[in-house]
Amino acid sequence: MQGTVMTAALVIAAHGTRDPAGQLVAHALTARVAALLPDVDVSVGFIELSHPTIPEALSAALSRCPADDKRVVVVPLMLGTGTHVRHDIPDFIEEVVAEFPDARIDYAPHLGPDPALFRAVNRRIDDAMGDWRREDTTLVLVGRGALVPDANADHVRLARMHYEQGGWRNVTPCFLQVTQPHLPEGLDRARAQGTGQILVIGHWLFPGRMRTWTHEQALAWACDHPETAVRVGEVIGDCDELAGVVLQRFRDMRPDHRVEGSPAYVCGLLLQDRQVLIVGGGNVAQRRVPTLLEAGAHVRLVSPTATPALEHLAGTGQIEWHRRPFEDSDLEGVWYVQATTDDPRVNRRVAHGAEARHTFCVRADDAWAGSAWTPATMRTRGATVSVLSNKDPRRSRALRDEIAGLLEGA
Ligand SMILES: C[C@@]1(CC(=O)O)c2cc3[nH]c(cc4nc(cc5[nH]c(cc(n2)[C@H]1CCC(=O)O)[C@@](C)(CC(=O)O)[C@@H]5CCC(=O)O)C(CC(=O)O)=C4CCC(=O)O)c(CCC(=O)O)c3CC(=O)O
Ligand SMILES: NC(=O)C1=CN([C@@H]2O[C@H](COP(=O)(O)OP(=O)(O)OC[C@H]3O[C@@H](n4cnc5c(N)ncnc54)[C@H](O)[C@@H]3O)[C@@H](O)[C@H]2O)C=CC1
Repeated sequence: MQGTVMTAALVIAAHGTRDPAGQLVAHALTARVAALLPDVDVSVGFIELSHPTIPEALSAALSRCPADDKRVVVVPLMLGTGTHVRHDIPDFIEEVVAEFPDARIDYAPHLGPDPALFRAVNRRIDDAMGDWRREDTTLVLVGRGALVPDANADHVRLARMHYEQGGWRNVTPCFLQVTQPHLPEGLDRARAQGTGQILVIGHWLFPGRMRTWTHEQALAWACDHPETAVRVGEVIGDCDELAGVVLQRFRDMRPDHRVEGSPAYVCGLLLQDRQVLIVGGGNVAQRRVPTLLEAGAHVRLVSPTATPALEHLAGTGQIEWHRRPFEDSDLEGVWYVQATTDDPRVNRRVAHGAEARHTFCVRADDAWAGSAWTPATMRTRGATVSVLSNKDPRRSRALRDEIAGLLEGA
């Protein structure tokens, strides 16, 4: 594909494993995705334990792009939103941005939860069930366990979705590491619920240590509890469903639309009493907050510093100010976000977290990397006039002023 890449390249960011079977499956999955995207340069990089590393894969992909059009979309091959998704991969991206300052690297949301992955796990479950009936069986769903509470809560929610939709006698979530209950305790709980049949399924993408530990711990427990029948399911692995979700995450970043762009769709957000997040308390935020307050929004500002005008709004209780750097959890419960820091790395993280939550986000420093734009606005004669041009704010402002003049003269 050298020199002929017409669109953004795709780098799949996988975990990596010492297990050769796991590495083979990651490469097989990459090949399956590549077959679905014949015109795209598709490659894989690993966070740890395998090569190439993510920075190596990104640098190689960018080197293959045309000199004047270096674009890559990174899709994290991660089921949950632990520290790999929130910190490690963004850090790797920043490393490479420093090396290729003219490149554009978009970072797609993680994989799960996605109905296609839910179907894939259900197929693995059916394979392991054999002649068992779900109404006689308790499903023990094993996750890794993360330092990020949201990620663990997502696993418990997933278990509940299996219960609601799966026809199981019961479903028990548990974890291998970091948080409770661990797998043996999950199995104890399943037994205490009076079932003689337990199906253990690890929520893993590939063979590796997690899969091995799940099998070992489940079988050890089964040996100690011969009165209970235990079966253990397989990993999601290289399959069409997983490749389809990776493809979807890539396409959702609309990598081909980023150059020309399509017009923004204009709508009026009714923000009365809804939470709006502003990250960065500088001049841009200061210009935008008053309009949001006029619309009745609850404005939460997260920023180590703020302009005197914003500080005044916080001091008088008109906005809520958290005087610290941005954290991913600031996005919880938010309808609309403005990333207005002077640090592109922070703005990228804000936009990535918002994208994963399907929350519209303005990126003040990089029009196409966000999902919304701020128009030039005025209110006159009981109406709001807003002007958006194709990423040309000075033209929008000039047109707005021209329209204002016409309306005032009318
Ligand atoms: C895409 C968008 C996304 C968004 O932020 O919402 C965006 C993006 C960017 N603006 C940049 C620069 C400036 N923008 C302004 C002013 C305004 N910017 C506004 C909207 C938008 N700006 C959205 C597009 C809307 C559209 O196209 O119609 C207005 C209309 C609304 C408002 O802000 O309220 C407001 C005028 C309203 C008024 O005056 O009333 C000024 C002038 C100034 O600050 O005085 C400068 C300095 C210019 C200079 O001097 O060169 C940069 C480069 C940053 C960098 O260099 O890093 C980017 C990033 C990029 O283009 O990728
Ligand atoms: N879209 C637009 O209309 C315009 C966009 N810009 C772009 O927007 C960026 C911001 O512009 P200004 O407001 O003038 O910058 P500024 O320098 O006045 O303010 C930046 C703010 O971000 C905060 N910040 C830094 N790191 C943070 C973190 N980790 N978490 C939370 N907050 C953090 C700072 O404390 C500061 O309050 C510029 O770097 C420029 O790229 C600039 C002018 C207009």
